[in-house]
Amino acid sequence: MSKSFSAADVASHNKLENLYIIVDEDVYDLTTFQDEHPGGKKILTRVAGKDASKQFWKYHNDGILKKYKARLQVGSLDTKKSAAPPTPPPSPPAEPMPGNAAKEVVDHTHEEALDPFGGLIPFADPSWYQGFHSPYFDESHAALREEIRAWVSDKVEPFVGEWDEARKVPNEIYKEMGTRGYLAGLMGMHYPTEYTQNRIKSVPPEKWDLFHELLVTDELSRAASGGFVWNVIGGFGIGCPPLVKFGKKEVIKRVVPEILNGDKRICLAITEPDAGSDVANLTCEAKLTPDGKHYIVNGEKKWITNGIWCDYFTTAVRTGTPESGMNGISVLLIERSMGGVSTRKMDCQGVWSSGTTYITFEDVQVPVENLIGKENKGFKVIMTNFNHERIGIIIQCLRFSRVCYEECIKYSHKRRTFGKKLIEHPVIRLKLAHMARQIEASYSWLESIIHQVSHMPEEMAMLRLGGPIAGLKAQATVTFEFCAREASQIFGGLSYSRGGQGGKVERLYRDVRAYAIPGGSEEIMLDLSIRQSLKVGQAMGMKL
Ligand code: HEM
Repeated sequence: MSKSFSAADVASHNKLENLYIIVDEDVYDLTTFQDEHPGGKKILTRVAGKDASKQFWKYHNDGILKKYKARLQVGSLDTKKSAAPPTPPPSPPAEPMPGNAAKEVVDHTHEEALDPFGGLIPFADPSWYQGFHSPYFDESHAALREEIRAWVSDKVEPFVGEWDEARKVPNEIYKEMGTRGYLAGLMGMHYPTEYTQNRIKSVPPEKWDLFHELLVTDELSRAASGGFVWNVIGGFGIGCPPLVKFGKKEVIKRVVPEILNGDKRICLAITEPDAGSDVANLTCEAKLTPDGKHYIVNGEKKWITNGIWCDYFTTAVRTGTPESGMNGISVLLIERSMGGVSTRKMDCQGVWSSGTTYITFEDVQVPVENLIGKENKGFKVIMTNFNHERIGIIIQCLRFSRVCYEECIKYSHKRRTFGKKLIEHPVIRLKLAHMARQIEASYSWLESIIHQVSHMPEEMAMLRLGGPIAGLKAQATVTFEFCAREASQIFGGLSYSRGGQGGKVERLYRDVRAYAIPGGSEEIMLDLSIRQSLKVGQAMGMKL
């Protein structure tokens, strides 16, 4: 790999049976690869022995090099300087603003903005990545951002397309989510050192906050695959918190360490063939045995993320009469090893690698110790969980929207139509501007909500923030749908076929509905945002 070549050396490898090319001063041996090259063999022979950087970047994005480098790179040109990472410009200290506003700024922001980070494309990352001041993020967040970005760029992003097609993410990746300590950091609470020895490299547990949690989900979502994100956090992030918050201590101690380690998997099973957002109407029943020691569970669950791979199911069941509505619902931890649990993979429009599942429970005998919360009081457990779930969905949608936007910015700087680069066409800039304004406004609302959640007791957050979070969930899914659509228009045919330069946009477009429907559909979210907020307003003495 570290071999040094002169341009003349490379030029001598210009035959079918000995074919080298140069891309960005690195030398690649394509002799055996040419037959499998999706763009064809002929096109490679035309650049054999030559610098093909320009042609390469015309047809591919940088994920391709990350994926094939280890296999195809044989060295670099002798003229190549060792690549030192570009030094970002130092950020100036905060200048106090004139007038009254100055006090506000100094009181609520850090003295200095954090160093710029990432590609520095305006709006492609949150503003604090570009050296803007923020009251929410400090050096510990910057360190975490760097840690996850490096992992996702090297080990995840280049492969998500394959995983999507295979409808599966390798087990090692999930295991790493555990050993890197990320799973333990995703429960909407303090870092649970009592249940795991795993630690996140860049942030000590005592510093962990909800903005760190936001960053884990946000940076994972840069891989541009809802299927991937749901595979690694979709079941866990909503299935585990209710158990840890409301389960019996002995059960938690027995099952949670293995889950946080990435050895066992857990999901949330609420939705049924006939009850989606209308949780109060679910019918999967749990009947207490005469000796009061077990529940016998019978019923079906549908669209359950990760179900096919799970050992544990945090399951909403009806313990009351069919008429009892939301007052007859309980939550049980059902274990696959108890028997009577069947899971079948469902074929869906999007999030292919997430393992969407149909579950059947047949006479499953569940010990009463596995009750999560109190009998017939499961509705509260479920409701408490919803805010956390919806915030996760919002973070993912906004990052996916940014990915669509970022891909468009990059592509429109290289693609030419009618004698101009796309970015030189006002109609394209208009599309980009409409994407950016929605992303930025939504993200600022998200930051403000997370700040509120961090400062409120959980029950108060459930009541006071339920409305705004529901509104922002709808805002985020509408923004995502808009950005995916506009990105697809900009990429044209490239986002209609799978893979290649428009691959991220095509995949994300397919994932849009998986965000707009579950976790509360857009319609239900918008209605709730007003109903719930008015209730809070009333309680606070709203004057009409
Ligand atoms: C390290 C060398 C190369 C590798 C690993 C590589 C790999 C690939 C892959 C995986 C694809 C499928 C689409 C995608 O995933 O982006 C592709 C498509 C393509 N490649 Fe390459 N390629 C290389 C060099 C080149 C060069 C030098 C040229 C041009 C001279 C070229 C021209 C094309 C074309 C025209 C397509 C089809 C694009 C489309 O469908 O729109 N490739 N290549």
